[in-house]
Amino acid sequence: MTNSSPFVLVLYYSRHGSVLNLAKQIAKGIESQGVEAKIRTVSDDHNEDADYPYVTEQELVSCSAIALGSPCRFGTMAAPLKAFWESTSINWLNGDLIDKPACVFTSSSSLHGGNEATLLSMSLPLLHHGMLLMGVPYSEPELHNTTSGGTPYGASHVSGLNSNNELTKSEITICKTLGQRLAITAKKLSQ
Ligand SMILES: Cc1cc2nc3c(=O)[nH]c(=O)nc-3n(C[C@H](O)[C@H](O)[C@H](O)COP(=O)(O)O)c2cc1C
Repeated sequence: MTNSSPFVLVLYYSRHGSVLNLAKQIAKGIESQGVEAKIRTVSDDHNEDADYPYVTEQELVSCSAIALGSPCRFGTMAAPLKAFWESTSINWLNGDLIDKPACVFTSSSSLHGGNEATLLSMSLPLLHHGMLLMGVPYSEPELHNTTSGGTPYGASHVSGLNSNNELTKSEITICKTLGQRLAITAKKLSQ
């Protein structure tokens, strides 16, 4: 881990904007702790005009921590993000991500449509890379209160059939708590 200009990478893929909305809230949580959040995405056939730049290998290697976000696609992460991780063999061989903290977030159209399964499966490549997976502790009251997204495995949103539900207060709070926790941990580990 580098000590120069520490930053947290918020790496997302989003087709209709819900995961991007979560990424922005997580970034707010990170930046509330005085740590820079770099929001980045990955390429696919549909997002040449993406809201944020594509992640570079240099950013992957030099970040202090990663928050990884994907839509739920049949209970697992979207193919462009999976393809991205399959392009990181050299970083796995080099151990570039070992001991960096990480967390995951997702959006699904339905409440029980596989968001927890997506979060857990998104964790797998991060664990293979030797990262330190972080969730949301139940000291966050919104985990008890939420009637939409938000899980101990990571932040989430229920977007509805037409992907037009706004983030709820609970979902936003859980995003910020997760971002804060990631930034605080990254800072402690870089001391
Ligand atoms: C191919 C495909 C598979 C999907 N699979 C699921 C699913 O298993 N469960 C679910 O609740 N929603 C599923 N969805 C809906 C998306 O997860 C949902 O619309 C999500 O909020 C999209 O995020 P985005 O707005 O960031 O693109 C699927 C969407 C697509 C296109």
